[in-house]
Amino acid sequence: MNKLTIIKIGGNVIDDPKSLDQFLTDFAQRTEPAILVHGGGKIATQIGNKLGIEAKMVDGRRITDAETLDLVTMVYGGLTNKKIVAQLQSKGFNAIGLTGADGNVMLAKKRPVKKIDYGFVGDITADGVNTSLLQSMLNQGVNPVFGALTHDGEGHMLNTNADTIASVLAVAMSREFEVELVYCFEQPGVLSDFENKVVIPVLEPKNYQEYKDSGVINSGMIPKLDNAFDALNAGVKSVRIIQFSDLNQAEAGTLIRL
Ligand SMILES: Nc1ncnc2c1ncn2[C@@H]1O[C@H](COP(=O)(O)OP(=O)(O)O)[C@@H](O)[C@H]1O
Ligand SMILES: CC(=O)N[C@@H](CCC(=O)OP(=O)(O)O)C(=O)O
Repeated sequence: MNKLTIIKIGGNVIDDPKSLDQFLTDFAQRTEPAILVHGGGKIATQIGNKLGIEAKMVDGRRITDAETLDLVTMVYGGLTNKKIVAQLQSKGFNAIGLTGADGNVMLAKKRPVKKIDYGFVGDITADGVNTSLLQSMLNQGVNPVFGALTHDGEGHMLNTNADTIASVLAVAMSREFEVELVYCFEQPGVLSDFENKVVIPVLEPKNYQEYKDSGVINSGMIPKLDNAFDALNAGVKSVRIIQFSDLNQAEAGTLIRL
């Protein structure tokens, strides 16, 4: 089976031009096929503030009303995505910027309203991924770069968490490839001591639960790790959580294991 790496880059890295450039330089040096997924939540919040659109988050998910959907479509599908693709081209790496609507690559369902109405937020499963189109792009040597957007097939874009998109893409592509999923962010890995930056080298469900119960693992790291374990349970070969500057270091960060 051919190898494929799916790499997600977090908002704190893409918000910092120097860090982003360093990451993209390392990414462009890779020779095996790869798909890049980017967030940009922080940039959407900043631009929203300038436009008078206030960010409302619940459990790390953005409540996406109609004007917020326009904002994130502009930021994730436009500004951030196109800047990343242009930078990759300048480094000799052929990339194509996509949202889930382009080529119907990621068809999602609007999250049903229960206790909370998240608005135009999409839930996606591996069945909604057009793997054959992605495969043919990769066969042509063109590497997809995804913003955090899907669509509902009825004319609406949907805002979808970038960690989840990376996990679902990894699961879907595992039917055809041996997939490694890599979450890159600004810390050196999942930490057991945040102050002193002590990295947990291997995280399994049992110690994940213990670290969660004691509060050592909290906030945005919880949905990220839930996505990581979901991916492994659904057939993804390997998942790592690493610092963005360690992309090409084999042993860096935290290995997630079942
Ligand atoms: N134990 C932990 N180790 C590392 N980061 C943690 C931990 N617990 C909570 N975090 C927080 O989780 C954040 C990552 O989640 P999030 O901001 O959603 O990621 P991203 O930047 O990739 O979108 C880190 O920036 C950090 O502040
Ligand atoms: C539904 C939802 O919450 N979507 C996210 C998508 C962006 C994202 O995931 O960005 P980071 O990876 O940088 O956090 C949001 O709008 O913040």
